[in-house]
Amino acid sequence: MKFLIMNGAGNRFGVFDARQTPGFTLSDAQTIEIAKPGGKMMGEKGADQIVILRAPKSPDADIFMEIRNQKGFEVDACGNATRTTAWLHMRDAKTDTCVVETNDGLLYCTRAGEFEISVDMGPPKLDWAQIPLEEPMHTHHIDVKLGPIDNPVLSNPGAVSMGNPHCVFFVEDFEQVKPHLAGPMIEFHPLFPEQVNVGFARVDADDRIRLKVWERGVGMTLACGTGACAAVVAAHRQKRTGRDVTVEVDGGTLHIYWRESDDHVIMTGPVELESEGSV
Ligand SMILES: N[C@@H](CCC[C@H](N)C(=O)O)C(=O)O
Repeated sequence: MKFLIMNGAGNRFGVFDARQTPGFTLSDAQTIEIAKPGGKMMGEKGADQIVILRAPKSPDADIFMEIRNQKGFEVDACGNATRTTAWLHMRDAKTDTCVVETNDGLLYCTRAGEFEISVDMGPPKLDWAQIPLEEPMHTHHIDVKLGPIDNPVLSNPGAVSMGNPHCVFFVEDFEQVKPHLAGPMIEFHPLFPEQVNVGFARVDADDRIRLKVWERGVGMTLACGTGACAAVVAAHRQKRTGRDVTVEVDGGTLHIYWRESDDHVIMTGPVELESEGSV
């Protein structure tokens, strides 16, 4: 089977191309072993997610993408892996468009450059039950307290689902907040029954955000595509930015546009193929 290492703005993936091998599956334990930093397959950096490419179930899709976090469990969305998957299909099929199927539905992708892909991520889900949250509340500003730790610089985050749950804090200074310490406390906060990806966004201008994300089931990553979409949606809802925003992450730059006409979020960003071989 083909095995590739790819990344989207530094968000790193081990990719099994199982389109010709429909019986191929990975258990949580096998995924952890493959993805762990320092392991045999992914080397020192490890993989943030393991992606299994399959033949699509929908007649309208070109390819199905199964996504597993570094900690083993399966999830329904990954923005950066959608771009890498679409790029691979476009390269192999020699096209400039691709429909990627995930557990959450179909994602329409177009080529924006040689190593640049745009994905229509669809509309954000903003109802408390869709995120999901444990109890009814408005998701513009949610009330999440860090238990015994009272950190006044962490308040009024927005909650957004982009097919996966996100909680986005707006901060002025990453040093003060320490995302790697605050992230895990919020990931497992009882307000989020399915846990949550935690974004820390510094708004630098109406069209510019600097973002760090503690990913559910991983930890700090160099980029999170759905996290960037969620940050722009949350920022615009709190009147902090416009709808068309450049999001700088540790591994690169993503461009996010929350289109008013149909409520869809369009994400554009880079793709890198690090290696391609077989296992
Ligand atoms: N890296 C991703 C998100 C991957 C899944 C996430 N950790 C979750 O548990 O929902 C992205 O680029 O969106």
